[in-house]
Amino acid sequence: MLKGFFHVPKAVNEPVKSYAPNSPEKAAVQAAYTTLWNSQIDVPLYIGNEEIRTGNTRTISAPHDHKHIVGTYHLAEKQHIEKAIANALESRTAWANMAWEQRAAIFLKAAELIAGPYRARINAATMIGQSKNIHQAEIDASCELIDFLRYNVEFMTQIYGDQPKSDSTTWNRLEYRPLEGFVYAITPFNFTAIAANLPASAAMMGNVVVWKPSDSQVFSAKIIIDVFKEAGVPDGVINVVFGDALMITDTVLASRDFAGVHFTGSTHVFKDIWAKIGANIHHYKTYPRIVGETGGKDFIIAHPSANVKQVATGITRGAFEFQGQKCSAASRAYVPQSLWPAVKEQLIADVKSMKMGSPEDFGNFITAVIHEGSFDKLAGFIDQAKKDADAEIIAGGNYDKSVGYFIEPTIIVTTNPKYTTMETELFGPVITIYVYEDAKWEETLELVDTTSEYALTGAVFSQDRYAIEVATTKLQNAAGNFYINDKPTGAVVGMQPFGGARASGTNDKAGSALNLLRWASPRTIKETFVTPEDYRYPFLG
Ligand SMILES: NC(=O)c1ccc[n+]([C@@H]2O[C@H](COP(=O)([O-])OP(=O)(O)OC[C@H]3O[C@@H](n4cnc5c(N)ncnc54)[C@H](O)[C@@H]3O)[C@@H](O)[C@H]2O)c1
Ligand SMILES: N[C@@H](CCC=O)C(=O)O
Repeated sequence: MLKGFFHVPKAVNEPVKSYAPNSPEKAAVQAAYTTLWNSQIDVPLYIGNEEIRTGNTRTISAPHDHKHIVGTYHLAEKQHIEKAIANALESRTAWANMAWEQRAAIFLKAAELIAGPYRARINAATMIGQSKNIHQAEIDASCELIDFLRYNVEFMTQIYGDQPKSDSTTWNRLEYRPLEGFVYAITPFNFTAIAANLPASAAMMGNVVVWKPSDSQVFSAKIIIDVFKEAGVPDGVINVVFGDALMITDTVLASRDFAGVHFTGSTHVFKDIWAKIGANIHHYKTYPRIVGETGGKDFIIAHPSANVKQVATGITRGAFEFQGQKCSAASRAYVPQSLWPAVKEQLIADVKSMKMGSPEDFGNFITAVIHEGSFDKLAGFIDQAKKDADAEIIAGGNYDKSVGYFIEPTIIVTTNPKYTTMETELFGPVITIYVYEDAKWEETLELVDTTSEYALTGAVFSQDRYAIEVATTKLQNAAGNFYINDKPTGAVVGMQPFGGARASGTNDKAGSALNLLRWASPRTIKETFVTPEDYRYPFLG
C-alpha cells in the first residue's frame, strides 16, 4: 500500500455549456442525438462480471414520440436479484479493503469521462429517454453528475480527516468502515445525476451495491453503466437490475445482509419500503440505514414589496422547467392582490411565448412528460379544475398524447387556499396560485406552512428585509431548501446541499458530507501507550 496523506484535486463546479448556434457542443450533441435516435440498444442486467439477457424484455421509447423505439432492456426474475446480492457480497471484502485513494481515482475519472468523451452522449440519451431540453439535460446529466462525483470525493476525504482528540497517553482514531452488508439504491426517472449518485455515493465509501434504476430512465442509465465500467468500478461493486419494483425490493429486503437503502422517488413508495424494513428488523445482521428523498409541494410566496418581473419569472421557471418534473418545482404560489394584475399579465404572456415540442428542436422550452400514467393523471387534474367553481385556468390547459405526452404549461388560479392542487404533488407543468389580501401576510405564511404534508423547497420574494426575516422564521420547517428572491429549483452541488423533511424525506442532503456519512459505520480505535498493570488507583497506595 502507498504511504502518504494524499490530497484530492479541489472540487470545482462544472461550467454549464451554452449550446449556442454554431457552438461545437451543439454540433456534438446533435450528432449524438441522431446516432442514439437511430440506435436499437439492448440493455442487459449487470451482475458481477456477467451481462445477463433474460429474454423477457420491455421497450424503451421517447416520451415526446412514444411510438419511436430506441431499444429494449431485460427484466430480472427473483433468482437474478438473489444472484446480484450474492455477487455484491462476494465483491465486498476486496472493495471495502481497497485504499480510499483508488476508489477516489475511479470516481474522479468517471467525472472527467462525463465532462469530456461521454458528455454529448449522456446529454443526448437524457434528451431522448427523459425528454429534457438541451439546457435541462446539460445541467442534470453532465454538470450535476460531474459535481456529485467531484465533491463527494472531497467530502469523503473531509470525513476521513475528521478525527477525535488524543493525548500523550492515548491515540484515538476513527475508522469510517463501509456498512456490513450491501446497499440497495432505488432511483427515480427524473434526474440522470441522481440515478448515478445514489449507487456511486455508497460505493465511493467502500460499499457494494444493488442498483435498481427507474423503468423510465434506462436509456441514460446505460450510459452511466458504460462510464462506471470505463472508469474502473470493479465487477460486482455496482450490480444493476431492472424489472418489477415490488419483487426486486421484497427480495432485497428479505436478505439478512441488507445494510441500507438509498432511495429517491415518491413518498408513498418510500413509506412502504420503510414499513417493510421495520417488519423485517429482527432478521437483519445490522440496523439498516434508511435514506430517502421524496416528494414535494414546493411554494413561492411573494410579499407586496416584491419585484413583479422577478416573481413572474420565478413562477414560470420554477414551475415549468423540465415540465415541472423536479421534486423542487414550484407548484403552489401565493401572490398579493396589489401585485396580481401585473404578475398575471406577465405570466400569461410568458406561457403564450413558450414553445412546446421535441427536445431535438433547441427552440422548444417545453417538451413531453415522462409517460402515459403521468399524462393521464395531469390531464385528470386539469379537467377537474375546468369544472370546479373555485378554480380557473388562466393559461394552458390543453394536452395531447397522439405523438408524445404533451401537457401545456398550465396555471390554475384558485379562491380556495386548500384546493386539491394546492396540496397534492402532481409532478408536471401545472402550478396553482392563490391571491391573498396584502394585509394578510402573516396569515398567509401560516397557510403556506400548514397546507401540505411536504417540506422540500420554497421561496420568498420581497424587497422588504423585515418581511424576509419573518418569512424565514415562520417557514423554518416548511422547506429543507429555502430561497430568497430566487426560484425554488436548481440547487447546485457544493453550494446548496439538497433535501427536505416532513413527508419530503430523511433530509440527508444529497451532495454533502452529511449524506456520505450515512454510508459509513465508524469504528473508534483507542490505543493506550503505557497500559496499567495494577488495578489499584494511585491514591489507594
Ligand atoms: N426529494 C428529492 O430529492 C427528489 C428528487 C427527485 C425525485 N423525487 C421524487 O420522485 C418522484 C418522481 O420520480 P418517480 O416517478 O421515478 O418516482 P417513483 O416513486 O414512481 O419511482 C422511484 C423508484 O422507485 C421504484 N418503485 C416504484 N414503486 C415501487 C415499490 N412499490 N417498491 C419499491 N420500489 C418502487 C421505481 O421503479 C423507481 O426506481 C416525485 O415524487 C419526486 O418528488 C424526489
Ligand atoms: N436538486 C434539484 C431537484 C432534484 C429533484 O428532482 C433542484 O434543486 O432543482
